Amino acid sequence: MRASLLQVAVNEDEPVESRRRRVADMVRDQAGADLVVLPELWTTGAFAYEEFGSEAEPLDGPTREAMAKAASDAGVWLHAGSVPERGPDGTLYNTSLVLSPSGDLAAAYRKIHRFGFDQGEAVLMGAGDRLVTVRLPHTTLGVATCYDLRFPELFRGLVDAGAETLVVPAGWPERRRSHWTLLARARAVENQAFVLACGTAGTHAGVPQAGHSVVVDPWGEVLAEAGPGEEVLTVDFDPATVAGTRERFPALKDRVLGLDRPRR
Ligand SMILES: NC(=O)CCC(=O)C(=O)O
Repeated sequence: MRASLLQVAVNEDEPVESRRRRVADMVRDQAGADLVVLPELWTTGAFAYEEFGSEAEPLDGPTREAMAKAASDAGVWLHAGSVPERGPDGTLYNTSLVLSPSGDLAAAYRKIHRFGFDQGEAVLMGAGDRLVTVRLPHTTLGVATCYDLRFPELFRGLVDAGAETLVVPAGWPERRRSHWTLLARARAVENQAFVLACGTAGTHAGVPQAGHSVVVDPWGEVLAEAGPGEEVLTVDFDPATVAGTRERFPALKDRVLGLDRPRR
């Protein structure tokens, strides 16, 4: 299976509409890949809080339209990263879209863990409440977004729902880059799954982005890692490695569920 992670540069001197066109062309260039992955909130930038409202779109908005066309032109499955979605009741969500090679919406995932503590995304956006997996011809994807990477129980839930390839679009900042790589490897090892973690490059809202998108195998080995700038990271991997690893080293079967809390 071939996956291409498009580590898009998100700089505020590029208008959103130009970036949308540019990214659509980048997707078209990936014909021959099985899966193409885009980062989190690449239209606005994940830290451009002031743009979330003005650039918000419904689920069938301009980003989905452009990406659906690009996915079908290239004949690829496309995890189109996330968009600031305006829900039917006006609530904003950080919503990821997965599109089939014919351009149909296969899944939408509203980010569950919002970043910012008591500011930014955490107060501007609503929280999703549903885990999402997507069956592809070669593997089952489990989807999560950026800050979700810090919450192992979400990934365990995805694995319990059948996920073998965990896809994490992000807008991760340079100042916590060491956490990014460490957490991507940890989620791969503990879940014995592939992790495809696609971040952004560039600087927006004064926050330099980490880049360094990474693909990790079920043994925790880094198969490919991008540099800091805009880059297409292409990797070939065999999804059957997941079943093989889980069979040879069956740690997932040793889980003990429902442990009591310590008595005080
Ligand atoms: N956009 C995000 O979710 C940022 C997450 C982050 O910076 C962190 O977890 O650290």
